[in-house]
Amino acid sequence: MKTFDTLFAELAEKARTRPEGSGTVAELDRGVHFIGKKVVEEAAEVWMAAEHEGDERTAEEISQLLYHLQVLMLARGLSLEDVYAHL
Ligand SMILES: N=c1c2ncn([C@@H]3O[C@H](COP(=O)(O)OP(=O)(O)OP(=O)(O)O)[C@@H](O)[C@H]3O)c2ncn1[C@@H]1O[C@H](COP(=O)(O)O)[C@@H](O)[C@H]1O
Repeated sequence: MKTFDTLFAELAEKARTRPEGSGTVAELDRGVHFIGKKVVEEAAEVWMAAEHEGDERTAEEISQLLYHLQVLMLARGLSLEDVYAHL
């Protein structure tokens, strides 16, 4: 099963090797401003799902928020350790 750490390693590898057709590479190319807006959009979807929808939908939206947070970390050059230091 994929975890936060294994997904981050996968995305970091995509950022490094830039494979054709990667949505992550496309987002990184659009930059921090675009990715930041995706984070806010996904956070709002998490809120709406948690308040009005079921557990499955809420979990799915949370996974999308985590993904976009990781893309933002990569866009800013932040590592997992940089973030974990604040937990
Ligand atoms: N986990 C994710 C992931 N979560 C979310 N997303 C992207 O974020 C979008 C969700 O944002 P939107 O809300 O705009 O999409 P939507 O179609 O409206 O979806 P809903 O919110 O309505 O469900 C998806 O369409 C994907 O483009 C993801 N894109 C990729 N991954 C994983 O990241 C890895 C690398 O992916 P690539 O870079 O594309 O190879 C792979 O393991 C992927 O499974």
